[in-house]
Amino acid sequence: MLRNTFLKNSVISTRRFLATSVKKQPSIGRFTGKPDPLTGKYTVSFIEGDGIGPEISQSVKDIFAAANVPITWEFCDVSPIFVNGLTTIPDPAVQSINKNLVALKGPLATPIGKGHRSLNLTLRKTFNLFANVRPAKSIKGFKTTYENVDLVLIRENTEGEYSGIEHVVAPGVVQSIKLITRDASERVIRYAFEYAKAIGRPRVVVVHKSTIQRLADGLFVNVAKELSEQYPDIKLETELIDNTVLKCVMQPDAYSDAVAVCPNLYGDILSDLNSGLSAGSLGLTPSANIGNEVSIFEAVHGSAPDIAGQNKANPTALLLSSVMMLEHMGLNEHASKIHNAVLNTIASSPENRTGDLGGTATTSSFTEAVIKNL
Ligand SMILES: NC(=O)C1=CN([C@@H]2O[C@H](COP(=O)(O)OP(=O)(O)OC[C@H]3O[C@@H](n4cnc5c(N)ncnc54)[C@H](O)[C@@H]3O)[C@@H](O)[C@H]2O)C=CC1
Ligand SMILES: O=C(O)CCC(=O)C(=O)O
Ligand SMILES: [Mg+2]
Repeated sequence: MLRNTFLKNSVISTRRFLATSVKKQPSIGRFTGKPDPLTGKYTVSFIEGDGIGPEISQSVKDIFAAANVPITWEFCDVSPIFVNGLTTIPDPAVQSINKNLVALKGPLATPIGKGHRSLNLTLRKTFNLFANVRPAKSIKGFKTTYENVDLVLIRENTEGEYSGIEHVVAPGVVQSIKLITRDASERVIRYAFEYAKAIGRPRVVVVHKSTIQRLADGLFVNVAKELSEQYPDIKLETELIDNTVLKCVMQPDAYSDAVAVCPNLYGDILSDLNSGLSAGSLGLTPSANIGNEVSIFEAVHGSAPDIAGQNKANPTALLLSSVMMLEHMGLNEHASKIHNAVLNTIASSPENRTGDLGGTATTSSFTEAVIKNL
């Protein structure tokens, strides 16, 4: 009886999901790629990544093959190369992504202190991926601290604290510059308004600390106020980051009707917080790095060195990123099919959940279960 009710609820939630999964796309950053006229397939660049990257990438490849997604992968090596002391991406990878206009990316590890600059940042800068969309949504059938969390965070992705302008002023004194420009603020805030319009949310909340970063965050907030005049149907609110953190932890559903937008570092930190609150694991939350021409889809999480190579990683975040990618490409039926199969697998039983969700599944057994549910 209980099992029947559970199955019935799963079916209802699946239907609900099907009805909402085909999202309208914002007018900015639309995919303009075309399939090969001979094969009908799109070519997508694929960076498998470090640590758990190859394991979770294998899961995506297996599930896409089983779901007959009309995509040919073009694998890219992004091992860093140095030009005039600066970290850059190898040319074949840059050419592949520029040609295909879309890429899926596993996590890339950044050495601490010395070695190359973050390849994630380098990719975002190289392709001018100015908006990092990080939705965090409760998963039906898997209970976490809060239910019905549905947060959409858009993070400025090319400057702020991640500009990489740092120098030693004197021994023991280091300066690190947070760069905020009108242009970069305007394009990401405009994207947030357009995104809110596309998904039907009536509020844009700008998260900032302009009481302290008076000029930098002050500019970000002022640009938002100016732009809001062009979006009379969307209410602009501004909120100090420390207050946002409190509200996210106390009452995350307060943001279910909003799109939040913020400078780079705040977005990086808030998105991990949102993942923990909504999903209960970093293993579940996807993201999109959107540019005017090129977009790259990746999980919010990193290379998870503590579990790498052990068949323990949850591939869901990369799978849901690949679902966002399919929606971006207009392959909505394939997106829904994979999305539903992943959610139904997680909801079905603890044996079908990986360890981060308290289950006993391995990366590969979870993948097999998703394929059965396609
Ligand atoms: N966009 C990217 O490629 C990112 C790369 N990184 C890089 O990743 C490396 C490791 O960073 P950490 O701080 O350890 O963060 P992390 O996100 O890799 O791991 C944090 C915790 O979450 C767990 N976790 C993450 N993804 C998981 C998954 N799919 N399934 C199950 N558990 C998962 C890990 O086991 C670990 O306990 C660093 O070198 C960092 O630079 C970090 C964040 C994002
Ligand atoms: O590039 C990195 O090392 C970390 C990036 C990161 O934390 C993120 O994109 O969320
Ligand atoms: Mg991060």
